[in-house]
Amino acid sequence: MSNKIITNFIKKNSFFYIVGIVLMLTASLTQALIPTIVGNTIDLMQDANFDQSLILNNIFYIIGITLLVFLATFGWRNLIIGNSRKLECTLREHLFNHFQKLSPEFYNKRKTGDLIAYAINDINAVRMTFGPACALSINSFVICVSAIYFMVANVNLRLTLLCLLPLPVVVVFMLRVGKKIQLRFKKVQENFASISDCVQENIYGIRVVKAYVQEEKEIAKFEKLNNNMEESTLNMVKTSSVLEPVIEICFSISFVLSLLIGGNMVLQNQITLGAFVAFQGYLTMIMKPVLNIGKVITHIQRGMASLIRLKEIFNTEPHINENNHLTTPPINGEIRFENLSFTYPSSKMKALNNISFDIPKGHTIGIVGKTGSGKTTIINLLLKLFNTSEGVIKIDDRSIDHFPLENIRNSIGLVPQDSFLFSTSIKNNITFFKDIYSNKDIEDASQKSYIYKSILGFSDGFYTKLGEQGVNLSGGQKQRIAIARALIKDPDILILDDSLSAVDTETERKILTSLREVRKDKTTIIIAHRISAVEHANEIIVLDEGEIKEKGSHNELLEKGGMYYEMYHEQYSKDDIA
Ligand SMILES: Nc1ncnc2c1ncn2[C@@H]1O[C@H](COP(=O)(O)OP(=O)(O)OP(=O)(O)O)[C@@H](O)[C@H]1O
Repeated sequence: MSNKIITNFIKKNSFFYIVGIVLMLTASLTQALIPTIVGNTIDLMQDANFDQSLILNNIFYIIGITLLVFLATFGWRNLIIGNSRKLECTLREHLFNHFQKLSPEFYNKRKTGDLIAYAINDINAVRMTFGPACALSINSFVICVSAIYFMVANVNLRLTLLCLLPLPVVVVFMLRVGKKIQLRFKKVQENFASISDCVQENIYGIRVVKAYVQEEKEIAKFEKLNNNMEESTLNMVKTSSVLEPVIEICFSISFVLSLLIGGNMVLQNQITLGAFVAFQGYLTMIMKPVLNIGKVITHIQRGMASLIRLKEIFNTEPHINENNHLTTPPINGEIRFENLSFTYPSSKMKALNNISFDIPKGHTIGIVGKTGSGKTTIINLLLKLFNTSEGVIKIDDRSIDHFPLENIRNSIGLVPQDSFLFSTSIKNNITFFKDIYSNKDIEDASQKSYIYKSILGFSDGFYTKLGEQGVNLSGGQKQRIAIARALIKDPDILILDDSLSAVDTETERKILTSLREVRKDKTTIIIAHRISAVEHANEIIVLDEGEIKEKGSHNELLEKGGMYYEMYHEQYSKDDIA
């Protein structure tokens, strides 16, 4: 997948790449003419009566070539390096889209820091490979080939061969070191992921850390991770920094050889002084690209390590059966669970066992039960966050597997247990960044969820910015903003997953009364621990260890004297009941 994205990008931008490469070749080839011109000038000047106009011509050539090299280099750098930046954005966009499709199971197994490392470091390493590293390698190759050509054609074959003798040693050495760099870079990336994970968790959970006086322990944990990072980075630097000195030593040998052999050849009149100087120029010219090969290999090895990591992520399937080619009529909101059993992929225990119930359109259903009894799992399956294998869930008498995923999720308004809020304005949190809602819609939704007055009390009203995770709001205010976000959608199916737990009973009563009014003809599912949140529902389901233990209206269940009755008694004092 990542390879496909890269090849498609290169194909799409092939024109810019071709022009870039042509400009790069122009710059490298013309640059290679300079030592020959300098050598020629020196030879001309050796004649006591040298022709000044010829020298002047050579100077103009050098100025012209320098200008051409400047323009061509400016052009190719903009095209090739510029394109690598675009490739970086394209890859990151695809990765983000892919992240959006992956199942909750994927996120349960991965750490946030690791995912951030993919999105930042790995994509950057791939950019460096397909931008600067590729450009440098083509550039270096052309400069080396043209310089060697001029050394052989204009100076001397034997001198060239003898002076370049150390080069194969450099190449073999670099290839060996490159492999090591790739392995060590992988380790650096893994350590980076652990560090960002630790930082992220600490910032996110700073209140818990402080409340449990765990600062020292967390600092010690971070220090350990930081030391690991330092060690792996130093290991990588040690390996990569051995490259340049080795190349420099090899070139020093080449220079010594060229001075000894070339100088001797000048004395014996086998080559001119100008040719000797040009030869030194070419040797120096080759040195930079060969030094660059070290950098190129480092970048390519890092890029390959990152590509392998990215490939693994891109190859992770969303694991949800999608039927997005299907078209469906608008959803009415009638729901049916038929003999549904479910076990989470990472678990051996059944989370739900043989669940069957109906919710006619326009009804409100309450789901109660002890913690871990399977309430949220019912919602996860209705939202198709997981595939089901035993039993069916139907919406409007049609299996949810026969609906496009988008269709199902668009018709559901979910207020999740954690009422997640984004660090943006209250308005954006209610509209979820959609500009289809008018100010009146936003005000209506917040009035229905009884948060309107609180919002007006904030310094900037609906434009008040929330800190990360909405830390400047109380738990109950967060829940009510999350309810407003679901209500503004006016969904066919509204789900409140323990979304009133942090509001006082009086506000809970007001919100529920308002919901009964606005959700008259629509389906609503209320999951709660407090009986007061579900007592007015048309039907209440009592779950225990993944099974439906009781079903019925509030009064029917009280009459039964079972689990619901016990819960009711636990929650209300005897005096209240009387
Ligand atoms: N992603 C998961 N992977 C594996 N097991 C899970 C996963 N999510 C929930 N479970 C397990 O499934 C069972 C039902 O969990 P569920 O979240 O549906 O309970 P719940 O009734 O909503 O609990 P609570 O009232 O505490 O929110 C629990 O035993 C839980 O440990």
